[in-house]
Amino acid sequence: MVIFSASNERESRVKAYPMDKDRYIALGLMSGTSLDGVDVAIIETDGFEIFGFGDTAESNFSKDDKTILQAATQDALDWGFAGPPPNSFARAEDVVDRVHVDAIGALTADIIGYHGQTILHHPPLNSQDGQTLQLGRGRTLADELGVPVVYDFRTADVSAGGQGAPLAPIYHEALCRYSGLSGRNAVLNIGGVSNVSLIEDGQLQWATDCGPGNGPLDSWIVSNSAGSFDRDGLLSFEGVVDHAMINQWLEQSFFARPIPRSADRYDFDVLDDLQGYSLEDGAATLAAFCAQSIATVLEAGNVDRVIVCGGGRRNPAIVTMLDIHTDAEVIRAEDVGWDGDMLEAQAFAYLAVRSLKNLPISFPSTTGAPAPKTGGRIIYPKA
Ligand SMILES: Nc1ncnc2c1ncn2[C@@H]1O[C@H](COP(=O)(O)OP(=O)(O)OP(=O)(O)O)[C@@H](O)[C@H]1O
Ligand SMILES: CC(=O)N[C@H]1[C@@H]2OC[C@@H](O2)[C@@H](O)[C@@H]1O[C@H](C)C(=O)O
Repeated sequence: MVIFSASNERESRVKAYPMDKDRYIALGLMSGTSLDGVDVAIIETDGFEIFGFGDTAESNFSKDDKTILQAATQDALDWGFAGPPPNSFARAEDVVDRVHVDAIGALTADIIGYHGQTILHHPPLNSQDGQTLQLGRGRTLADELGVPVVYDFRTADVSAGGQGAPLAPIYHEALCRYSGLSGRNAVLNIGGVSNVSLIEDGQLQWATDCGPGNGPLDSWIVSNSAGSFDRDGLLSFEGVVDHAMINQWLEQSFFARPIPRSADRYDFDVLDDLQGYSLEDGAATLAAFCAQSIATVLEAGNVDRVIVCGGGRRNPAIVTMLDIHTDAEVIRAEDVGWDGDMLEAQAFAYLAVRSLKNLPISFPSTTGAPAPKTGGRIIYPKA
C-alpha cells in the first residue's frame, strides 16, 4: 500500500547503518490473516543460520480496531484490485501501524521485518497476473522507532509470477537445522490459512499453502454468535463430520491447482453449504475440512513427522483429525523446543536480514517463482 522510492532512500542512508554485520539482532512482526493481533519476536541471525532467540511480545487488536480492519477486508474483497483502492484502507493502515508500534514497545533491534496486514491476495491464476496487498507503512515504523525496516515482502515474488506465499519455508529450513532435526519433517502452520514446508535432513524440499486453516471455522463460530473461535476444539469434538460435504469442498478448483499454490483467507467460502447444520456438526465438518486438506498435501511428501505451529495447534479436534488422516507422527512446535505462536514473526525477522543481504526469500519450489528471488523493500529512518 505504501508507495515511495525505496532506492533513493536506500542510497542516501545506507552508510549510516550497519549493513555488513556478521550477525544481526532482527525483530520480526506478524499480523496474520485471523486478524487477532500482532506478534513480535527477536532472533539473532546472519540470514543463513539462527544463533539465538530474544524477547517476544504480542498485542491484540481492540474491538474497534478489528471492526475497522474487517470493514477494510470486506471492501478489499469487493474491490478485487479493480480501480482505485477503497477509502477505508488508509484508516485501516493507520490502525495496523499504530498497533505494531505499540506491540514493539521498548524493544529494539538492528533491523525490523514488518510483514503488515494482508488485506487481499490474488496469486497468478489462469495466465492472469497476481496481486497481493499488505497494509503497513514501513516509513512510519522506521521513523517512529529509529530502526531500518524491511516491508512489502510479497510483491516482488508475485511480480515475477510467483504465488507470493508461503515465504516462511526458508526460515523453517534454518529452524530444522538449528534443532538438528533429521529425516523428513513437515513444518505445518495452521493459521487462518494452512501452509506446510517439507524439510529433509535440514534441506528445504518444497512448500505450499494447503488450504483452509482455522479461517472458515472461526467464521462459522462468529456467524453463530458462539465466540470468535472454537476454543480447545470443544464444539468440533461434539459434532458429527459430514464427509460427503468435505469431499464436495475438496473438488474446489484450489485443490486441483499444482503445488506450490497459495490462498487468500476468504477463498474457502463454504458457510452457505452449512445452512441447517447444528453449531457442533458445522464445527466438526470445518475442522475436518482443514485436517483433510492438509493430509492430502502431506500424502505427497512421504513425511516422517509433522510439527504443528500456529493457533490451530491449540485446537485438539483439528490436530486429532490430522493424526487420523496421516501416517506421519504429529507433534506440536513445543515438542521440539519451538515457540509455536512466534514462528511467523521470527520468520519475518530472518527474512528481513536476507532481504538486507539481497539473498533469495522465495524459490521455484516454495512459491513457483521462476528463479530464487529476493524481496522486501528497505527503508531507513529520517535523520
Ligand atoms: N485455544 C484455542 N483453541 C482452538 N483454536 C485456537 C485456540 N487458540 C487459537 N486458536 C485458533 O488459532 C487462530 C489464530 O491462529 P494464528 O494466530 O496462528 O493465525 P494467523 O497468524 O492470524 O493466520 P495466518 O497464519 O493464516 O496468517 C484463532 O483464530 C483460532 O482459530
Ligand atoms: C498472502 C498471505 O499473507 N499469506 C499468508 C497466510 O497465512 C498462512 C498462509 O496464508 C501463508 O501462505 C502466508 O503467511 C506465511 C507467514 C508465509 O508466507 O509463509
